[in-house]
Amino acid sequence: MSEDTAAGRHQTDADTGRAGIVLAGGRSNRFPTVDKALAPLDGKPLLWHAVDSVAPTADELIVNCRRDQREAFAEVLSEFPIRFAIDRVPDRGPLVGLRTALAESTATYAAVLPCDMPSIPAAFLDFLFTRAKNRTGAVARFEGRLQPFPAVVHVRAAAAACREAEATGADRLDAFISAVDPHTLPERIVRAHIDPTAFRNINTHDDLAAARDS
Ligand SMILES: Nc1nc2c(ncn2[C@@H]2O[C@H](COP(=O)(O)OP(=O)(O)OP(=O)(O)O)[C@@H](O)[C@H]2O)c(=O)[nH]1
Ligand SMILES: [Mg+2]
Repeated sequence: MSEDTAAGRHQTDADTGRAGIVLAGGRSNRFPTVDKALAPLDGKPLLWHAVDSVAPTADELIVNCRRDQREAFAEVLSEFPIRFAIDRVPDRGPLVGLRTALAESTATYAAVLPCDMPSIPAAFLDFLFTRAKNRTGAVARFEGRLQPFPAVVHVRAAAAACREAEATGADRLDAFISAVDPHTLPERIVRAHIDPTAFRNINTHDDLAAARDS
């Protein structure tokens, strides 16, 4: 199910075969009283930062969320040519949200990031796209483990991996990554290309305060 919105200054004209998918359909339970996607950092909502990271390197921008979030998100993202992939049934988890977004994509590869990673440089996503070429995807190893986000995935391979992972009872994001079987960037390469704070993930008000202070 897709809903188009107006495009703005980030209208792209090249067909890169690349999509940017931002997952934002969560309930922010660890971030009480507001939707963390709309919480401001440096004057812009976290969701805006995530979309801004991927906009320079993709020509199709998809935000996955619940129907009740759409209006507020469209407002803060009005400068981007966003397509919304709305959850048919809310609260089924990020993997179901991802599958909904992938189904909307006409690209070959997609960069996937959550709304709460505001500090990923566009150049790093570009690097992941480059490494994913001719493979099913590329992810980074950081702090000793494979990071599910940001990931660049082959859209069709990832849709199949979502279905496979949804059928498992284990941690479904980890099951998804192993089903995609992406290229893994070794930690030393990741650290050479990106500041460690870029991987920060805002789950709580304290996390946001720390990001504001740095
Ligand atoms: N579509 C969809 N996206 C989700 C769902 N749960 C989490 N997400 C998204 O997945 C990403 C990672 O999830 P979390 O960091 O746990 O975010 P969250 O679930 O909103 O926050 P908590 O309630 O504190 O766990 C975020 O971008 C969320 O918006 C869901 O049920 N549906
Ligand atoms: Mg959650």
